[in-house]
Amino acid sequence: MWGRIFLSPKLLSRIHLTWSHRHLFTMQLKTKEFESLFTDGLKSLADIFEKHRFELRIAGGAVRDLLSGQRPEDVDFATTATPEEMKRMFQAAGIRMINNKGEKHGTITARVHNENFEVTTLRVDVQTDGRHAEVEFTTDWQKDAERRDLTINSMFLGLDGTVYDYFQGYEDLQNRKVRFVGSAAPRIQEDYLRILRYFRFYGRVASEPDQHDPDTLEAIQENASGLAAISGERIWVELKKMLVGNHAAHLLELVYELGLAQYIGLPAEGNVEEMKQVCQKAYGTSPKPVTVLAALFRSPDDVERLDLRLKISREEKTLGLFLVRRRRDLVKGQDEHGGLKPFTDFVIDSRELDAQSKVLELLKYQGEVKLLAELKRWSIPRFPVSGHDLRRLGITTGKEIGTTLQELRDIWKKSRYQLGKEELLSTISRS
Ligand SMILES: Nc1ccn([C@@H]2O[C@H](COP(=O)(O)OP(=O)(O)OP(=O)(O)O)[C@@H](O)[C@H]2O)c(=O)n1
Ligand SMILES: [Mg+2]
Repeated sequence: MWGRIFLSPKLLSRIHLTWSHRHLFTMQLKTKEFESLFTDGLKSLADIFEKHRFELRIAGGAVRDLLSGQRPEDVDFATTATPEEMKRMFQAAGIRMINNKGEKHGTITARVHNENFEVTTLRVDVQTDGRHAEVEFTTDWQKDAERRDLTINSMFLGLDGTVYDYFQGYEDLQNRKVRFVGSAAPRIQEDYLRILRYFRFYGRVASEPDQHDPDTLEAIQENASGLAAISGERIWVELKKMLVGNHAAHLLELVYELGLAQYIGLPAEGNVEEMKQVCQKAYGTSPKPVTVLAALFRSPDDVERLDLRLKISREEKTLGLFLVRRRRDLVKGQDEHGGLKPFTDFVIDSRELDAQSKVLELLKYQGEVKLLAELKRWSIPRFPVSGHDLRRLGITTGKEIGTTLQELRDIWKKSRYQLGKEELLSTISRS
């Protein structure tokens, strides 16, 4: 689960604020997470840009993470150098570049000291179709900040620790506010995936579930159908992140209220009430994204339709189908010790490798938190009798071996997998 962003007094004491410009707010950041980014690779990269007098700054998400006291998972860099200038610079320094498809959008990936660095030229999106952008390069940092989605994602961080903040991203981060840069509607129309990014970051930043700016929600609602043209893969990546974050049930309910569901593969008549209950019951158990979505589904067809739109993985699909089919009939046992038994029997009878992990998700779905802990500790016992043992006792036909093994398995399961080989075999001689 995403950690909540929290600016501790200790972190705050390491940030020094100055107003240096009418729009631009700068401050100094000096944290151990920031210092830890300075590998040999980054130092060499910085030297090259400095030598050629181009600016190089950390951009976007990584700045947000660092200002929240977190070490970013990936760090994107922005620069005033054009891709051509970067290529010349890197070639002259004998640095290998990784051929990726980013160059058209200004991104060059350099490999320095066994580390990859993605550096993107500052740009303005001149034309967008809601999915892709045609870009023009610039040396104006503010212009590049203007084309970004959210204020908290629009900051830059110089390698000397200076934070450049044009749109009060830092203030929003402190106040746990998720705002689009400028007005929401045009930002969304540039890339409709931003609707889901808004939800994902809301879950990450906001402390309360219902503190949305009404104008933002209105813009999302009005632009909902734009999501229809976004690829399933991109949607699935964002949706999954939202589902494992904070306020997931609230955000998913909002997805329905704002009319987004039909455009992202979710059932038009999703069972929102069940989903809210499941989220509540499963709180703290880290259910998988599909487990949360399964609560919305009314039939296996809903899983098929989700797969058709989002191209989920095979594992995700089988989990979804399993939950929808078994959530009401594979339930805990009634006798006092046997709560877990139907579930362990199911795992033992299943031929599938991931049966146990599917059942763990089912227990989360049902809110059986105690049984969940028990099943996590349980390891599959081995059935102690083989066909070979039966042949030694004179049972020879394949058919008879098959039925006897099945009978012995049932006896073994009834004994809660306690009976050993000899005890089981002795039950045959008596019968
Ligand atoms: N639809 C998008 C996607 C990205 N961005 C900008 O590009 C940056 C990097 O994008 P990405 O790596 O996809 O997201 P992050 O914000 O870095 O989040 P994460 O931590 O998940 O990588 C974002 O911070 C944001 O400034 C944007 O404006 N609009
Ligand atoms: Mg990122």
